[in-house]
Amino acid sequence: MTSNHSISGRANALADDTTFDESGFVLDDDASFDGDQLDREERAALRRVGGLSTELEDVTEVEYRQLRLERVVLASVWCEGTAEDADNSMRELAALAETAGSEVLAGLVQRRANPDPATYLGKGKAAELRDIVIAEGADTVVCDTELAPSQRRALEDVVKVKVIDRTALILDIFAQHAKSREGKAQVELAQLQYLLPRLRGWGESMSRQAGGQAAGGQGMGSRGPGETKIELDRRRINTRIAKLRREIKEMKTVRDTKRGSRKANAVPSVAIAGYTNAGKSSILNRLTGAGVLVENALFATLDPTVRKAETLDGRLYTLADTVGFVRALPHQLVEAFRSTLEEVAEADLLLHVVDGSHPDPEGQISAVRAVLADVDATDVREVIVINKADVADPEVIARLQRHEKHSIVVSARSGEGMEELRALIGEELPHPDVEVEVLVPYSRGDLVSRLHEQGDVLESRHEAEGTRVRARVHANLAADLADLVTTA
Ligand SMILES: Nc1nc2c(ncn2[C@@H]2O[C@H](COP(=O)(O)OP(=O)(O)OP(=O)(O)O)[C@@H](O)[C@H]2O)c(=O)[nH]1
Ligand SMILES: [Mg+2]
Repeated sequence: MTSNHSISGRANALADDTTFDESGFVLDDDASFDGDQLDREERAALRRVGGLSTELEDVTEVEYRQLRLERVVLASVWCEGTAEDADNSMRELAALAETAGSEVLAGLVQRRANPDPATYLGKGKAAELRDIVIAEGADTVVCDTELAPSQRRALEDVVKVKVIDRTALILDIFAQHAKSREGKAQVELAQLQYLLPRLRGWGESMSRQAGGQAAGGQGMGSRGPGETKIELDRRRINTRIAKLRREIKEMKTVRDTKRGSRKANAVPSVAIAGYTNAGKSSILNRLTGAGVLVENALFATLDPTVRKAETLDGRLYTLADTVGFVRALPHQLVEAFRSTLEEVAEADLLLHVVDGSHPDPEGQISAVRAVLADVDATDVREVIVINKADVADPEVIARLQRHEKHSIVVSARSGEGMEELRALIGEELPHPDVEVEVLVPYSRGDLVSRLHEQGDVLESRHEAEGTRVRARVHANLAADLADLVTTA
């Protein structure tokens, strides 16, 4: 049984509306409440690169990162789940495509038990897709899956324009957004890992043509003068992969050292994680006043940002923003970003942000938990932060609260619930547990500050010789104060 429905007309999938209809959406531009809009323009400038790659090209032949999409038609095979799931998935793909800088012209969904092993869509549907591509004047087809190299090529032969898959699309967004040296290295590693098996597919057909074992890439005889271009490429890529791995490892060591010193000072850490576009950076900005890029785009944040913040009672903690998660995050990316994601595992508290106004918030929560499990970050104390309460359906919020007992409802936009969130963070973070009473001479104002930042000050009094403070502190600070202790 084959049924389908197509989505046509301009879709602005990143708008707040929750239906994917034909009228086209208006982008919500009113995002200026969520802190300073850093480098938004700069990034917008990246969005559309005109005149590039309108002709059919083999992605293995071009510098991968130059891949820029323009006028795209989406294609998806819907195998399981409800029509709503299929719609959500299509809407997400459209949002991803728009984030990558392309214009989504139409979408085609085919209901089918399994994707066609040869061309992903069935033969007839693929031909129909070709007609849509011509009618819309599209230059790229994006498939909602990770295609086998042969599928991609076969489908390209039918539709006669470039075909890319969801994985390549996400990799492209990451490549556009990576800023730090570490982020760039991680993305490049993921891209090369994606590329490698795709080179092989091509290499195999080449060697069959050559008809000789020498070109097949196996055995000693295949190296040296008889080496094909593909093998050279593969070897170059492997060398590069090894180098990137080493670099990423070194950068992780630097980060570990920094984190180590925060740990030694017993500065508690909070990690913010969640589905992409859930509002993680907006919440970080609300909590710290830091100007972290907030954008109605997927994967706005790629580089981990660690900020200082204070609990209501003045204790210092660190707050880390993380890269957004997405359903079926390409495994190459999970691998490459493992070292960054592991920071979540080290945190004292995880704020798991979910967009309460999303059509499938439960799906977002489980997608995020799947990635967290993948990087062994499931032991951290987790609070579900249901965000966007200003626009979410109250019934959906109530439903989420019923299922997620340890949750809190906020709106980074209106500020609703943010005081409660601050209070909750204060409660959830480990409390210092050594009670001390010290007399700090006036010359040691630094110690008084440390007491306030790191400890729970219970009482503080100015006396002739100095400030008398009674406080609960962690063991390290207690040791530093040992000489000043009057009563324990
Ligand atoms: N209506 C509403 N919109 C919000 C709220 N919080 C964030 N947004 C919007 O949601 C979009 C995404 O916000 P970000 O803070 O960039 O989300 P993020 O989770 O950091 O996204 P990535 O870094 O891309 O994974 C922006 O357009 C925000 O203005 C909220 O409470 N209500
Ligand atoms: Mg962000």
